[in-house]
Amino acid sequence: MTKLNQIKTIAILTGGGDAPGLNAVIRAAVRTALGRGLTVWGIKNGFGGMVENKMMQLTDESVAGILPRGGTILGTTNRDNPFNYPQTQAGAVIYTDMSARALNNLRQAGIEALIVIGGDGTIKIAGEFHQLGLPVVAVPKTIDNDIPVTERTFGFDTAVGVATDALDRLHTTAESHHRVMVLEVMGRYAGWIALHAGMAGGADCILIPEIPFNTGSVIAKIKERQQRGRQFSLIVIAEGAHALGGEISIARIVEGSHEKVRLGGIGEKLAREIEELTGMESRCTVLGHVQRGGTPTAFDRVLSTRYGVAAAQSVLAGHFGIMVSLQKNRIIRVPIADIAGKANNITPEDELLLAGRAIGVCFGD
Ligand SMILES: Nc1ncnc2c1ncn2[C@@H]1O[C@H](COP(=O)(O)OP(=O)(O)O)[C@@H](O)[C@H]1O
Ligand SMILES: O=P(O)(O)OC[C@H]1O[C@](O)(COP(=O)(O)O)[C@@H](O)[C@@H]1O
Ligand SMILES: [Mg+2]
Repeated sequence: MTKLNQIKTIAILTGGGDAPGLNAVIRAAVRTALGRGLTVWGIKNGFGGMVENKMMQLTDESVAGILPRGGTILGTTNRDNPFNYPQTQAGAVIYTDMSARALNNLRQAGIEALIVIGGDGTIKIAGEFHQLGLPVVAVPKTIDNDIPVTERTFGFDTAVGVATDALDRLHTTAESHHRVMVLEVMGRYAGWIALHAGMAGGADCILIPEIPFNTGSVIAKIKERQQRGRQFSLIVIAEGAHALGGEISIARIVEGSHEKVRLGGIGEKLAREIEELTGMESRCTVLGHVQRGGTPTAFDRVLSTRYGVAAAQSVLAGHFGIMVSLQKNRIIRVPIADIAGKANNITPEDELLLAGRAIGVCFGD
């Protein structure tokens, strides 16, 4: 952790996929910093804006009314990495290291420190800038909750709420039509959204990337319910889940993104298999970006506000190279270096997973 005092001008940047609560973090960080006499800039559209010198000054007025608003007033991207930045030359895209230009843009604007709000990819880039001498504070964002060394990322609670609402709605139509309904949720390679929404919505099967599933176990669960007179079943499946010995389902490849793979398609595949193997009508719903859009829950507004205040206070205290983190319901500072190379996945001992097993939820194993 670097310690630097007497910073007067800072900037805030949002990177990666958007998550409900981004604006609440921005508002809290800006208000805290302005209250202590700092000048605050917003960098537009993630690290792309740092390279292209796209900035706006953030004042009390710019953050008025944004607490409940989804998205980010600064814009974001899950593509541009300044250390491997895409540029079109003679019709071809080439990748170059534009980090020096990005740092120079901040220097020219008198920006002495940067608050970066993002997921694992964005925070990794923030750590690299810190290594180059830029004082950085990171805030853990993502609906996926897959960032290590924090118990919660903001945005997750809202995504779980949206998925739970979808499950409640699928329940009534499943029951009326005697169908098997499959709900595919986001989360990349972690099953947090699926596990929490599945438990909140009373799913019969919850399939997560951490437990490769046996289709036979899922079918057995559906049939066992049928025998008990339940002529419908609800299955939540994470986009990153896969069958035992099977492949992960890829929806598309996004060039220009370090994390090129976009997951999706496993829900539909499973629904078709269920129909074939049980003879029951089956439908798949892919929730997609609905999970990321719109207003944050009260929990996410509060968590985001706590993170934003803590990030600005870390700048004011001169603590850099850190991420603000929720541990035992307190916001603490952890070195960005502690996150590198780690993932945050559901373990076999996870309390909620075990609770699911205790009440008879099928996890596909
Ligand atoms: N492992 C990685 N190493 C370096 N850059 C990465 C890595 N993963 C993602 N990135 C880059 O970080 C940025 C944001 O990543 P992404 O995973 O989409 O969002 P998030 O910040 O939410 O994790 C993109 O520019 C992406 O290319
Ligand atoms: O918006 P895109 O490019 O389709 O990406 C979808 C991915 O982004 C997410 O919604 C959020 O991921 P990040 O927080 O890492 O950006 C994932 O759940 C999903 O797999
Ligand atoms: Mg990521």
